[in-house]
Amino acid sequence: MYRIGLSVNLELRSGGSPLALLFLTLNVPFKELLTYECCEHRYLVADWSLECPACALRLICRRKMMVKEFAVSAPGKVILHGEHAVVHGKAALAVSLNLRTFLRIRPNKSGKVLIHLPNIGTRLSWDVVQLQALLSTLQVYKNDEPISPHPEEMEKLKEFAGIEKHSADTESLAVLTFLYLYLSICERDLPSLDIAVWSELPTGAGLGSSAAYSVCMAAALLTTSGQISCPLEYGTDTGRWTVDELNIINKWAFQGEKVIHGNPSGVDNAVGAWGGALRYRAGKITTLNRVPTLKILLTNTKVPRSTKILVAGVKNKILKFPAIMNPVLDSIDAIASLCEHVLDAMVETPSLEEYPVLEELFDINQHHLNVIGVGHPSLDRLCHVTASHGLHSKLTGAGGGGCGITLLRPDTDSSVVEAAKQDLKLCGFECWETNIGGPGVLLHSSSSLKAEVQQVFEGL
Ligand SMILES: Nc1ncnc2c1ncn2[C@@H]1O[C@H](COP(=O)(O)OP(=O)(O)O)[C@@H](O)[C@H]1O
Ligand SMILES: C[C@@](O)(CCOP(=O)(O)O)CC(=O)O
Ligand SMILES: [Mg+2]
Repeated sequence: MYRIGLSVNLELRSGGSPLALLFLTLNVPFKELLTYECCEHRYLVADWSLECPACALRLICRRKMMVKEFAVSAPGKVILHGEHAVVHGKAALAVSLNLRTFLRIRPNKSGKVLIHLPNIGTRLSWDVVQLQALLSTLQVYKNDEPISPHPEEMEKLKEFAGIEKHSADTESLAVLTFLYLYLSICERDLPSLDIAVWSELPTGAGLGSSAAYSVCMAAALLTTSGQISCPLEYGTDTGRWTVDELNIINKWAFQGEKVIHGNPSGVDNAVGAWGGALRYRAGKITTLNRVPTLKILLTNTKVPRSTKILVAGVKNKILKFPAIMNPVLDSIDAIASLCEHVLDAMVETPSLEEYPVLEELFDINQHHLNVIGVGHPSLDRLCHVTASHGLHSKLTGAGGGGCGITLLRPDTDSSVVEAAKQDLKLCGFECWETNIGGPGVLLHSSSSLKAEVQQVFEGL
């Protein structure tokens, strides 16, 4: 018999056969294997839901719901190469940014769910009873695997939230993502919650703010509903989940990205969950441990655009001109692979000799991105201004405005960078030098959040 530090309640879903069940009060630290006895069948499982192959007994083991306040954060990202092509199975190289989205979650006994989204000026609340009634009309139940948002279910959510059928505006997408993840993750045990989200990232600018939002929402709801642990040892400021739990967070965040992007590749939420630098291809995540410290100038053209619309536009272009577009996607794939090879070689023997290759890859890919229809005059302007200072740039993310990245060589004189930044600001752009490679999603005690973030949350 086992005893877990926290009591658990087992919900039984039987396959209909008579059950000789041993009630388990488990007492092992969550991370150890759990042994269940069901009928005469004994087997070891490491996860929290299982099916007895003999009697189809389903044991869903849930931790007690978290009742304390906590916070989570997730990084934005920069795609070095592969945006849009990655949606069609090609490789993308992406690195996390040191700009993060923060979420504070406060379970309460008000019988209401409250979301505060100050970056987009949204503050909404619903009665849990209303949401419970909505849940009964949805097929959001999952067989232990996150399920994709079904168009009919999304229409019901839109109707419930008073959102126009084809609306893709900022608030609509954020609210729908929250409602979908809240109902799908918390299921029958809908908690009263107060959730606040605030980001250092510009939203809708190509830096993966949607993914950081989805990763934070998934991590917070999974933790508070007891489906993953709360790895915050007493007295510590931050915690990180296990690999298995990060996979669950990433899978649910991907569902959130589907609400916002329509047809996401999954690269953005992967970077948000795992952090660092990675290659993403057709759902396969490969962590890149050997990436030199690249200096990047980030420029926001401040031209608003929607990833969902841009991604759909590329898909239509591929359908319209497959013989023209597919070779372009293959070329972008080759650029990402060559860039990864060059970066790996640079770690082996650091030298400036490889930079001209990296700069040329930026230029070639930027031209390809214009060909597939995601360029914008503001991005052309950005590339022209930096080129006049001998620097090479490309758009990052969905394009159509938003952000571009400029590669800064280690030997680039700071006066050149300052002159380029001045000229970019004269275009009305906002630019800043950034560090890449920050950690993925983190759990924080609310009191340990940096003062700027605490101030925002306290003011809500
Ligand atoms: N901090 C935030 N607060 C509320 N909604 C957010 C936040 N960050 C992102 N979002 C949601 O994500 C959308 C932007 O996603 P997207 O168009 O993919 O751009 P990005 O390049 O930033 O990922 C916003 O319109 C909004 O719905
Ligand atoms: C265009 C795309 O490749 C990246 C989108 O990035 P962002 O949402 O603009 O930050 C879409 C995707 O990979 O899901
Ligand atoms: Mg996005």
